[in-house]
Amino acid sequence: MTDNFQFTLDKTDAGARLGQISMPRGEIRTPAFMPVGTVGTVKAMYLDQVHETGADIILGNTYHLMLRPTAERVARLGGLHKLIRWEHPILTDSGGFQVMSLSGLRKLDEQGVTFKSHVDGSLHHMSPERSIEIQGLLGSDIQMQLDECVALPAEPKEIERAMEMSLRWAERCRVAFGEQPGKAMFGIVQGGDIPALRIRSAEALSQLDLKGYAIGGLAVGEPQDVMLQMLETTLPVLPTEKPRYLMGVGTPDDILKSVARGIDMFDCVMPTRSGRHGLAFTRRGKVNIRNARHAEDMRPLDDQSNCPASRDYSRAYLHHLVRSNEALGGMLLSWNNLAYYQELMQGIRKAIAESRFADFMAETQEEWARGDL
Ligand SMILES: CCOC(=O)Nc1nc2cc3nc(NC)[nH]c3cc2c(=O)[nH]1
Repeated sequence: MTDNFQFTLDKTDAGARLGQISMPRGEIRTPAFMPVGTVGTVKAMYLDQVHETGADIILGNTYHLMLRPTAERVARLGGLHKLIRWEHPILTDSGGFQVMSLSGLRKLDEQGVTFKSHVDGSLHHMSPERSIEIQGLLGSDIQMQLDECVALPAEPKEIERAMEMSLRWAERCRVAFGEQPGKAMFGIVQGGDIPALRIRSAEALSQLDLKGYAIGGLAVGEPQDVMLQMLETTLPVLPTEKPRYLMGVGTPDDILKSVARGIDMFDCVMPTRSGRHGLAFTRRGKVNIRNARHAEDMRPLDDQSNCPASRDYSRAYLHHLVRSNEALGGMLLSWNNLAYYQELMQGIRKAIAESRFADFMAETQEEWARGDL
């Protein structure tokens, strides 16, 4: 435990990195997967279950929480950690990305983003300064700058404009954040699928000497190979002694390939959202439990797992629950999926520690391909 934010890089194995982030609320083992707790809950899960799967940190979403119950109310209630009963680190995003996708985006200019609430249609303005203020009111441990994320494909001029705006907003967020020893504010690299813009963004953000760097503007519709090329372009330009966070990523395959290129932190709704829709992630690949072939299969999803949802429940029962649209179906599959993602992260960390990450990656991908026996 330290009274400030401390990232330690313990080991590298080819491009993969093993480390940890020490914060007052706890340690974050990296490479780390951060379950998404949008409105102060990881959907369909109890947070002590989420912690038991191996999660050291979860995501909260500024955009959603500022609309309901509002940041001021969360502050009056003692902050997000106390309200949701999660005393470990929380990373809050600035909500920039959600604003683009969820609300009827009204206007974006130098001052910030003006948008209509998808909750009640009310009008809101979020400036870089207000975004940091909100994250402070929530009590967030790792705060994200306000940025502008452009969906791909996009015009180079558009990508450049958004990247440069995000840089100016990074400076304003840094000023607004000030010095908060036990907390961190991360910058967000933009630049779309244009290497020169990615490099310019990463170099400018590195000059700001921030505590960590997110790679934004990816997993927004581009093919995996473009995403990976942008990592290969961007990561060498970022300081090696600071954590790198790839936003919104991804599938287990995305995670392996991104770890191999030097990413330390991930977040994605994939395990929870697909769990609610009947899709199970396992060491042998994906299993669509809605499929009729599971109707009388009494095997569990994975008898080697230490997660009860994976080890103790039959596919037949999971199939019945999902087909019946019963809440327990989404609960058990979300639990299984988060447990599998954390088991994958644990396997990645162990492989890097033992200098056999390349073999681990190949073996894991083979096992997925072998399919569900
Ligand atoms: C987590 C930080 O969020 C932000 O404040 N801005 C931001 N969020 C993103 C979330 C994303 N999710 C995906 N794919 C599912 N891609 C994303 C990009 C961003 C981003 O550029 N910027």
